Amino acid sequence: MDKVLVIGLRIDTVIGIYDWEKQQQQQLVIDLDIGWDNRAAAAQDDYSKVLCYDTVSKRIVALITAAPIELIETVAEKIADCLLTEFNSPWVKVRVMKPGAVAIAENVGVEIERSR
Ligand SMILES: Nc1nc2c(c(=O)[nH]1)N=C([C@H](O)[C@@H](O)CO)CN2
Repeated sequence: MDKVLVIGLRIDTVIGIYDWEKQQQQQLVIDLDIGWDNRAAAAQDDYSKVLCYDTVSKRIVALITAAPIELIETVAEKIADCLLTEFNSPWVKVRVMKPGAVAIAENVGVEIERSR
């Protein structure tokens, strides 16, 4: 399956289960593999047929910063649901990393795959 990719999307937002986490922003780093048939766009060199990675990125930032969220699992599900329903992708892989969360780990996160 063809894909459109967004790698290393950095979002500063209120995320976490602890009281101190609800008082400040932390950074999430998000990778998206978005299933999309790129052939029509390529055949006619036609932007109107692409899944625009810029539009997707801005929508995901708005979605995730709209209200505080506790779990990165919730972030991943919200993004997957948005890409499947609003952007009409048939399949997505969403990775959400929270690099500051565990001092002794380089990074922690979750990854999900969802399809319509
Ligand atoms: N699987 C998860 N584990 C944890 C999460 C989470 O969202 N998913 N969150 C926390 C805390 O918010 C943590 O990031 C504070 O450092 C702990 N474990």
